[in-house]
Amino acid sequence: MAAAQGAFSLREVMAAFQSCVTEQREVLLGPYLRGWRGLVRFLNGLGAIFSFISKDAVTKIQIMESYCGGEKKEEYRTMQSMVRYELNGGLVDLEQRSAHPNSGCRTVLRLHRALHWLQLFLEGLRTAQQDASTSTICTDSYNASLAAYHPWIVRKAATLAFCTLPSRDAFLEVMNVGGPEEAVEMLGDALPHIRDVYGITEELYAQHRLLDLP
Ligand SMILES: CCCCCCCC/C=C\CCCCCCCC(=O)N[C@@H](COP(=O)(O)O)[C@H](O)/C=C/CCCCCCCCCCCCC
Repeated sequence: MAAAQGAFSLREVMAAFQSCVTEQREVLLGPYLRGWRGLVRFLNGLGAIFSFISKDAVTKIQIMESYCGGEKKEEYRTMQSMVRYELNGGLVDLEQRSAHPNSGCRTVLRLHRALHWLQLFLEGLRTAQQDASTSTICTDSYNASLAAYHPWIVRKAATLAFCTLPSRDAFLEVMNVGGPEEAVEMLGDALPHIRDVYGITEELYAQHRLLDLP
């Protein structure tokens, strides 16, 4: 059943990530960005303290949506075509941000790093004890992934915001897929798709030496 309008449903977000990967193992940008849109909707429901995070995510999603709906939209159908097009056209700043500060490659890289956080966080949530602290799971996942790319002030603000997260059970409830047990089962089904999208993107970026774009 579709979620009520505006409400978050983990099922819909995960379906978006699931439909990202083509038979040729390419990653479709349309569903990838839809997945991110859904996650941001969820984040907005967690309170104003998270708005600095959702604003940054929305800015990046919008940059990508404008490429995907723009005159070169065919080149932005998949991550693979985007990388090919931007690298062949010299449209990526490789050393420092200058002529192409918002290239698709650079913008997706930021979302890709955040997807690693999401993967670790959802794995943590799924496997933790019932009385585990969501805040601790979130902080640990952040420290093992995104934190390495953020300055001290962002790390501090993010860690403070994590302290306001509800208990694990309450968090699983707001995922809107039924009770905590169903949410855990759903996470078990969904995580392989997130891992797959993450793995394909990581390999693509590594192949083209794009993992450290400024
Ligand atoms: C399935 C249900 C449960 C999970 C729901 C999670 C919802 C999460 C939604 C969105 C995640 C936010 C994605 C943030 C992207 C951050 C990209 C980034 O690293 N940006 C920094 C670098 O950008 P440039 O300056 O190089 O352009 C930027 O400096 C960051 C600014 C904001 C702080 C980002 C903190 C990220 C923390 C991610 C954890 C989100 C916490 C969610 C709590 C459940």
